[in-house]
Amino acid sequence: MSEETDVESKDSELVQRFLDCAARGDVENFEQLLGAVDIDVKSDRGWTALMFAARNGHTSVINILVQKGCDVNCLNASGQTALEIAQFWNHKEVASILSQYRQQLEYDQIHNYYSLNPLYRASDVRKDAKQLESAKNNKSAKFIMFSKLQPFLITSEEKKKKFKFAVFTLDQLPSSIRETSTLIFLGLETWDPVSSPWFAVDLVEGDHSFISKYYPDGSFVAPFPTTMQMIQSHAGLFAEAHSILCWLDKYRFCPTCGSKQTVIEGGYKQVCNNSDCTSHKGVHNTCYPRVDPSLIMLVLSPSKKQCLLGRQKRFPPKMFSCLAGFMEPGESIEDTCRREIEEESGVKVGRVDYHSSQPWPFPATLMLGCIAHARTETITIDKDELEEARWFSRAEIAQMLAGQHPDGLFIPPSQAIAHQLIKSWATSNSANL
Ligand SMILES: NC(=O)c1ccc[n+]([C@@H]2O[C@H](COP(=O)([O-])OP(=O)(O)OC[C@H]3O[C@@H](n4cnc5c(N)ncnc54)[C@H](O)[C@@H]3O)[C@@H](O)[C@H]2O)c1
Ligand SMILES: [Mg+2]
Ligand SMILES: [Mg+2]
Ligand SMILES: [Mg+2]
Ligand SMILES: [Zn+2]
Repeated sequence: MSEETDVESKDSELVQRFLDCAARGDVENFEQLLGAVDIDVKSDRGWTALMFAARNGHTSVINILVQKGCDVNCLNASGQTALEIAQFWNHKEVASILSQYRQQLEYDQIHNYYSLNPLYRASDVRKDAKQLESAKNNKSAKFIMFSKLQPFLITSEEKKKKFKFAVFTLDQLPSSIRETSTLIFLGLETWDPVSSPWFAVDLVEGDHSFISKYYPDGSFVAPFPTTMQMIQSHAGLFAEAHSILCWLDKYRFCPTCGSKQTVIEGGYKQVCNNSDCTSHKGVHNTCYPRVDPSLIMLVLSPSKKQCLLGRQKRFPPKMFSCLAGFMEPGESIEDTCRREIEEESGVKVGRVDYHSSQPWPFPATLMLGCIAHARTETITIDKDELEEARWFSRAEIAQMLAGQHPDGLFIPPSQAIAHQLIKSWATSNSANL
C-alpha cells in the first residue's frame, strides 16, 4: 500500500467511526473525533453526522453539531435535509432544534457564500456612544484582527482545509491596541443587548507579538482567494469587516470639502471636522459606507434549452461564467441586466427574474443574481470585456458541474453566485426555466 492510500484509508476509517458515533449517539467518542474530521463530511449516500443523529433522534449529538457550526442546510443524495429526516422519523425534539436553526438562517432563501453573517448588527448600539463604549469593555467581547486590510486567520479544527478568524477576548487584547486602533463594531451575538459584542480591530504599526503568543500558527493573508475557503459564518464576518475597512481606508477626507474626517458609530459613519461643510446640513450619504450594486445573470436562450456563458481575459484558462456588470445611476435591476447583456454579447433580453444576491467584499460589490430570458440568439461579443461567449446545453453544464467536460471546461466554484445560478438552472425541473 502506498503512503498516500494508507493515509486515505485511515481518513476513511475515521470518517466511518465519526458517522457511526453520531448514528449511535455515542457522545463521548463522537466528541473525541470532532477535531479529526470535517464536521460536514458525508457518507457515500451523502449523509452527514447531523443527518445520522437526526435519523435516530440523538439530541445531544445534534446540539454539539449545531453549536460547532455544522451545515444545517446540507442535502443528502435523496435531497433531504437533517430536519426533514427528523420530521419523517418523528423525532420532535431534534426537529424543534433544527427548525430553530433553520429559522435563524432563513433557510428557505438561497444563502450565497459571504452572506451568512451570524451577528445582529445592532445599529442602535453603534449609534449610542455610551452603549458602544460599554460594548468595547464588555468582558465577553470578541475581537478579530486585520492589518493593512488583511485578515488574521487560522485553520479550522472542525472543518479541515478551511480557515477561520482567530478570535481574541478582551483580556488577551493589550490596552494600547484598543487606544490606537480603529475598532469596527460588527454586531451582537443575539438580540439581547447584553450578549457578546464582536469587533474587528484594524491594527496599526507596532508591537503585535500578542497575536502570535495566542495563535502561533495563524497569519495575515491576502483576502482573495483565501477567504473563499473560510467556514461560512466567518466568511460573513469577513464580508462586513473588510468592506467597512476598505471604505475607511479609501475615504479619509470629506468628499464634499476635502477636510479630514472622524470615524464614529463603530466605523459605520465618518463626519467632517469642518463646521462650515454642507455635509453637516440635511441628509448626506457621503458619510456612510458605500455598496456598489452589480448584476450577474444567467441568460437562457429563447428555447430555454441553453444558457449563455462567457470568458473574461483574466479568468483562469477554460473557465466560463455568467455575464456581469455594474449598475449605473438611475437604472433598475432589469435595465442593468438588459443593457450589460446586450453590450457584452449582443443578445437582446426580455423578462428578467431575480434569483438571489451575494455580497462580494472586494471591496464592496453587491452581486444581484438574475435569470434573464433572451429574445435573440446571435452573439456579437464586446472584445474589451470578453474573450469568448457561447451557448451551453444543459448536458454540457452537467458535465462542467461534475468536472467531466471533455474539453476540461469548468465554471466558478460553489462559493461564487455564478455557480449557484448555473446550478439552479441545470438541476431545475421547472417549465419556466
Ligand atoms: N462571481 C462571478 O462569477 C463573477 C463573474 C463575473 C464578474 N463578477 C463580478 O461582477 C462585478 C461586475 O462585473 P464586471 O467587472 O464585468 O462589470 P462591467 O461589465 O460593468 O465592466 C467593468 C467596468 O465597469 C466600470 N465600472 C462602473 N462602475 C464601477 C464600479 N462601481 N466599480 C468598478 N468598476 C466600475 C469600470 O470601467 C470597469 O472596468 C465585478 O465585481 C466582478 O468581480 C463576478
Ligand atoms: Mg460590461
Ligand atoms: Mg462585465
Ligand atoms: Mg458596465
Ligand atoms: Zn466636509
